[in-house]
Amino acid sequence: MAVYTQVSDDALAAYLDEYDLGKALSFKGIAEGVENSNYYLETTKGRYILTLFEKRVNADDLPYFIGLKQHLAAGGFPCPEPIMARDGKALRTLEGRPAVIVSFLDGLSPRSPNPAQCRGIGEGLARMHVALSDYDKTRENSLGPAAWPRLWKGQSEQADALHPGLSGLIDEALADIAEAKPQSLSLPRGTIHADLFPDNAFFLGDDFSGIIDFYFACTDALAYDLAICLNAWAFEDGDGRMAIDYNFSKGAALIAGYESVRPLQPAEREALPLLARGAALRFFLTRMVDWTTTPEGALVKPKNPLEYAGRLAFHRKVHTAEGYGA
Ligand SMILES: Nc1ncnc2c1ncn2[C@@H]1O[C@H](COP(=O)(O)OP(=O)(O)O)[C@@H](O)[C@H]1O
Ligand SMILES: N[C@@H](CCOP(=O)(O)O)C(=O)O
Repeated sequence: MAVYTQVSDDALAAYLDEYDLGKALSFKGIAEGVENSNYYLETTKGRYILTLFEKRVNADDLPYFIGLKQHLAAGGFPCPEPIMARDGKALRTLEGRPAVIVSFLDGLSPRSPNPAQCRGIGEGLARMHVALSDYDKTRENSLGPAAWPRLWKGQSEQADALHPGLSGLIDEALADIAEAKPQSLSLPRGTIHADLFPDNAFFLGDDFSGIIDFYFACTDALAYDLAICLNAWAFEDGDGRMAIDYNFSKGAALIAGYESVRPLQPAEREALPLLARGAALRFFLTRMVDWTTTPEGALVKPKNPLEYAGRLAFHRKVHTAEGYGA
């Protein structure tokens, strides 16, 4: 349940007084999500999402995230559009937290995406990259390779307890990536979503209808975003185990969808296996940290890291983009 901060009726009424959104008709906490408190808000003017930013989002980054959504929405890309209050500001304070109201997006997040939806997200991702090519704000990827050794520190024992021998796989993968230095490859860079998992994408049937949750967005290699999507969309659900079931049709559809809008350059194709390893490692590590630090009985259940260790093991055997169906 991702409602960490409660909003009183009086605080909501005072907050809405700053906007031209009419009167509240409905206001409900949203169970999905991990990072922030989200509320569904319906007013006499329409449907919205009210987000209160919690501790893991750095308040200094909020203008970057809000500007990014404004840029996308102004270009007609389907994403939540920040709503400005009467003073022209979208970012305000509610119950002592930074808060924003954004437009409501229609659609459902697929639990187990099919190849048509994988193609749709590939196209959507490339459209997003193109739409953000002239977004002029930048943000460093705070969860890039430089952060991984710090995330891994002190986790070996717990990793081996989850799966015997796991720490060896992670040590080797970290060493390989440090040697390959993905950051120094000259790949096209731009604004990436960096967390485009199925729960952050909406579809109406098989038709892509939009992207949400830009709070990991940053400036990085565009192909790294595609590598993240391959990890998140093209493997069968591991059910918390280290199972490795790469679905070639889904991966091929995702890449084909991406390339129908923005063809990959030869250097990006060549780097895809390395980027896919990095992406698997990044999500394994953050899940591992959450797994070992989240107290029992906490509001949000941590996600199992093992699935991403399985994906990492798969990527270590893939050496060409063709191996993913490209
Ligand atoms: N603009 C939106 N339109 C419709 N639903 C939304 C919107 N933003 C968020 N949601 C709903 O809120 C849930 C949590 O949002 P999300 O941004 O993923 O939270 P968190 O950043 O805390 O992980 C989503 O799964 C979705 O159900
Ligand atoms: N996608 C990440 C966790 C971040 O959660 P989100 O709800 O903010 O997308 C993972 O699966 O590890």
